Parts: sequence; C-alpha cells; structure tokens
Amino acid sequence: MLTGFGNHFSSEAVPGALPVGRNSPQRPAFGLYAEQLSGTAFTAPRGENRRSWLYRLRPTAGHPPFVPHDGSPLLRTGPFDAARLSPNRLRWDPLPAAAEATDFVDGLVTYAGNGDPLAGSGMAAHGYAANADMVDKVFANADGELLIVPQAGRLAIRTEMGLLDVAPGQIAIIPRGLRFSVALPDRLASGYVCENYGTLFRLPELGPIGSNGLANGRDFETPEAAFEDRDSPVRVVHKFAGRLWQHELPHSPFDVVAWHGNLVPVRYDLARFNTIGSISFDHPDPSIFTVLTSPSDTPGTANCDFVIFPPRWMVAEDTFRPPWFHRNIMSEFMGLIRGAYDAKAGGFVPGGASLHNMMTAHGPDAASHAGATAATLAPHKIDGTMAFMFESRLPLVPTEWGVSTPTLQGDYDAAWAGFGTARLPG
Ligand SMILES: O=C(O)Cc1cc(O)ccc1O
Ligand SMILES: [Fe+2]
Repeated sequence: MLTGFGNHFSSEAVPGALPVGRNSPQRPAFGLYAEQLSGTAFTAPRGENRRSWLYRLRPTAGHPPFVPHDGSPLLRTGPFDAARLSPNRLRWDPLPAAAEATDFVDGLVTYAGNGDPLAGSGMAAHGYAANADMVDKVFANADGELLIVPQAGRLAIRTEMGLLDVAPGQIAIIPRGLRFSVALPDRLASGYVCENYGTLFRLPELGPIGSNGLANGRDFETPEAAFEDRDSPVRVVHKFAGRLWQHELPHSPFDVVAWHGNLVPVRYDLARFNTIGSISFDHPDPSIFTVLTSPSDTPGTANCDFVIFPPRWMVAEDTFRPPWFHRNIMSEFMGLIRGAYDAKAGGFVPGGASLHNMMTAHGPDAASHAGATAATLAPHKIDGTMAFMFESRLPLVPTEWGVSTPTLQGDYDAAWAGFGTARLPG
C-alpha cells in the first residue's frame, strides 16, 4: 500500500511500464496506452488539482456504444423532488438482507440526497445490502466520487488502479469514473455510501488544533497497480446523470499495468482517527469529528462533511455530556457501524439510519437525557461504538423508497416524548 492523502504516487506492476520524466511518450513501454483521468478541471489551482495517468493494455476509448442498463432498482440520483421534503424527523431500521442474488451495485438503495450531478454539487446518501460478487461486471460512476462505509461484511474491491480490501470500521473512496468491482469474502455485506457530486473530499483544515490530529494524512492507503490480462466478456455498467448504461467488452478493463498521479482510490481505518474532545467543560460542536470534507463555494459551509463518533473518553465537568438539543442549519444523515450512540438509548441500531433536516429539532432522546442529567460525572469511556454522519449544507430530500419502506420507523417522535416542564421559582 502507498500511504498519504492527496500525494503524488507512482506504481508499476511490471518493471519499466511507467514512463520516466514524461506522461505521454511517443511509444510507451510494451505498447501500453497512456490515458489521463482527471478529477478536477485542468486549470484547477495546483493545491486542488487531481488527476492520474494510467498505462493500460488497451485504451478505454475502444468500446462499443452504451445501451441502457436495467439494474439497481432503488438507486436514485439528484435532482430530487423537493415535494417529498417535510420537517419531520426520519429514522430507519437496518436494510433487510437481499432475497435474491444481489451484488453491491444492484443492492444500492438511496435514502436521500440533494443537489444535482449536472450542476456539480450536492450528494446522495445510499445504503447497500448484497449477497453476491460482481462477476464479470464492473461499475463506474460519472456522477461523483463514492465514499463507501461498510457496516457488516468485508468488501474486496478491485479497481483499475489496484485492490482494496475494506472491512467494517474502515472506509474507501472510489474516484469519479474509476471502474471497480466488488466481491464479498463474507458472502453477505451491508453498509452505507455517500455519493459526492461536488468538490472532492479532502482533509479538513485544523485551525488552532495545529499540524496533527483528527484524520492524519499518513493513515490513508492507496493500492499498488494490479492488473489482469484476461480476454473474456465483461459488462461495464456506467452511471451518468442518474441513468445506468452498459456495454460489453471482450476483455477485462482492469488492465492498467502502471499509473501515477494524485487521483486515487483510498482506504482509511476509522480506528486511526485521533479523536479530540473537551477536557474542561461543555460538549463541543461535532465538527471536531470531521474526517473528510467536500467544501462548497461558501467557506466553512460544506457540500458534505463526513463525521464520525468514535470511542472516546468523556471527562467534561458540570456538563451535559451527550449531544445537546439543537436545530441545525446543516442537514444530518446518520448511520451506525457498531455499538450504541450516546444520544439515543434505543431505536438507532447498527445498520440503521436517521435524517434530521435543516432546522428540525433533535438531540438526546428522553432516556439519554434522563441518564445524562442524573449521571455522576466521573471520567467515562464511550467504547465499542462507531456512528457517523453525512452532513450537508442543503436539506436532504428523502426518496420515495425512503418515505415508504417498511424499515421507516413510524414512532420516531416518541424518542422525544414525555419531557417534564421546567419549574420556575415561586
Ligand atoms: O444529531 C446528532 O446526533 C449529531 C450531532 C452530534 C453532536 O455531538 C452535536 C451535534 C449534532 O448534530
Ligand atoms: Fe444533530
């Protein structure tokens, strides 16, 4: 594995395959074809610019026409129909296991989203439940990069740029357009995906935290080049503007022998996150738990933040320690990878999800509130847990599936029922 976030890497699976000192020699070694894959505009500022050069057995351009593909029946893409928005809080039980043979792509289910890939901003929150490998099938998403958050079952991801094994507790990012397929070493797999139509995810600024902390760049891993030279039919499924297309190739598209650049697939182990919190009083804003951020045009106001709630010590004195009650201008989609979440004593279970949109009142449920106000404030370790949030500047519009699935809990508001009224003196 190559380590670092946004670094310029070089990798070759066959010695001599990678050109030295130039990107596009007149005759690349061994008759390989040079191809540039860009993740930002050519003229994006140097610090933002992401692109890689791929040296492959055949050019990607050699393919038959795309025809419509029928699959992934519950996958949705922006623009989303705002008529489905309500100020109500939504919470879902885990996705049921797939009944028929369902691979990672067919098993994608969209909870909610905002923006529009054709406008270059916004995001979608998906879940997946799969029980079958992608066999002779690869997927590419022209609509955005994919942040994959496994909840159960490992994913063996083969990409054009190398192999990534991703287990629950780790995440992966697949760049826009990069072809990949997913096998399931544990036969069953489920989890969450953030599809980012906007500016690429990056590490957040650290401000007064300094030069270290939160997710450290060195802990992001990128695979070495790995290719297959296989002449047998492969179906390429390509999502563009929310529609699925396909064509068949007579060979594996995983034929990149060498590559270099800084637009790469990555894996990150959430256990490496250097969690920082209050050592005096008060519960800080959860922005201190930001792993990655996709900025918008407005400074400090993200298209999407990926935030986690890892194991950590709670030591704050004279403090209501769980998340406070709040109405947030940003919109919050949450999931739970394992354990329990400190603001929800019940109902928010691993594999489940919740959505609290802009200005929707939420926070600790009644049981968490009662427990935290009565607790003796000794140092306490929140352990064995990993919740996360996709937080966005724009409300997340639930899909038709999201508001009609039997996994939608009918009684979520009861989480906040039964609070007594404060009693004023006199
Ligand atoms: O709603 C939530 O549980 C997420 C959240 C956590 C926190 O610690 C503070 C604010 C917030 O929105
Ligand atoms: Fe919140």
